[in-house]
Amino acid sequence: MIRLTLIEARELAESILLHNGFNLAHAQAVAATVIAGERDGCASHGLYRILGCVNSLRAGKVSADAEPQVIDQAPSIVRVDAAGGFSQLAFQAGLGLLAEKTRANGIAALAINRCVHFSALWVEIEQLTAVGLVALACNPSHAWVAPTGGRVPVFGTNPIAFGWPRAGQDPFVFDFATSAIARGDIELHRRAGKAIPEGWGVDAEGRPSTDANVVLDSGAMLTFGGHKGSALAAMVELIAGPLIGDLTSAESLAYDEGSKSSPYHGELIIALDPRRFLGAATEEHLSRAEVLFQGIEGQGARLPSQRRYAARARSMVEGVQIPEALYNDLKALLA
Ligand SMILES: NC(=O)C1=CN([C@@H]2O[C@H](COP(=O)(O)OP(=O)(O)OC[C@H]3O[C@@H](n4cnc5c(N)ncnc54)[C@H](OP(=O)(O)O)[C@@H]3O)[C@@H](O)[C@H]2O)C=CC1
Ligand SMILES: O=C(O)C1=NCCCC1
Repeated sequence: MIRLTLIEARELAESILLHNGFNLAHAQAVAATVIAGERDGCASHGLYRILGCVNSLRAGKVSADAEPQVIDQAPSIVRVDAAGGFSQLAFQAGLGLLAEKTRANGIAALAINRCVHFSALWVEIEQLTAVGLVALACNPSHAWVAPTGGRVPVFGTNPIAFGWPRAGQDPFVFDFATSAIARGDIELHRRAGKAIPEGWGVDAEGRPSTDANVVLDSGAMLTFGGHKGSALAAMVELIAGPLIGDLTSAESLAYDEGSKSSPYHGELIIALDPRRFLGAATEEHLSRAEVLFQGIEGQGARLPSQRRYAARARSMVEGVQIPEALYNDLKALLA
């Protein structure tokens, strides 16, 4: 393993992106995202993703210098046209107006269109909880996941993330794929030459497989929770696809033309302002939420994101460690 300080890791990511042609704004925004992933112990959406970013640019599937356009679509809807660039700058461009509309109306949505997306959603969710808003985000990806009862991929790994702000504490955040596991995790198993657990995928005939190559290249991934994950995956396709005038995972995969680039599609983010719902009773009701959290933690269970926050605290002191093979692959992109 190679140990890097967070600054070294960020400089490495940024320099690779700049060297390969991304402009400074995109390079900085993308580097910040992958370093956040690596820092929080989310290797599947950490430095490893830089390989895919460069591949996407070389394949002509992402813009190196797109300038997102913010559109004030409706009283409660902000639209940002990412113009074929990575999602980070588009999110940043729309965040202020989304927060403003949420405070004015109690609820508002940000629809990001035509973005190339590869990141963990908590990176965005935490920016909304940081300003006191409840938030929900989701997006399609590429059609890699079979519906329950079938074996032909139609869904993306379609993550859903939710955040709830907590006074003086880290927010309550969960963020997971509607597939049994993120595809990035299976890709990391493949890189490490490891078998995957049963339940993550099937071969082309629909038989369970623990071979990452089979599941990634010819079989299909599975949804989490059977028909429940399948329905949620379909919901994500609908509300972050056709509803916002953007691609489904199947359409995004077709657009990819076999280049194995990061998916190109839309993203939907919904924000709610507790103060608008509750007025003078806000603090009273938010403290009732704390009782719920105590009920979970009080019996020894943990809240989602607690592992991540602990990893963050550790990485701030110790830096991060990445496999030597990944480090070498990243360095090769500077040649
Ligand atoms: N951009 C895209 O298109 C896609 C992005 N992704 C990203 O991949 C990431 C990983 O997804 P996935 O593989 O499904 O994640 P996991 O199955 O690892 O679970 C993620 C969530 O569950 C929480 N969790 C895990 N174990 C427990 C536990 N024992 N008790 C309480 N909470 C727990 C995690 O918190 P903790 O982190 O603290 O463990 C986290 O919030 C996500 O960040 C997602 O956004 C996934 C698919 C597509
Ligand atoms: O891990 C995943 O699943 C994905 N991550 C980034 C974009 C494609 C899907």
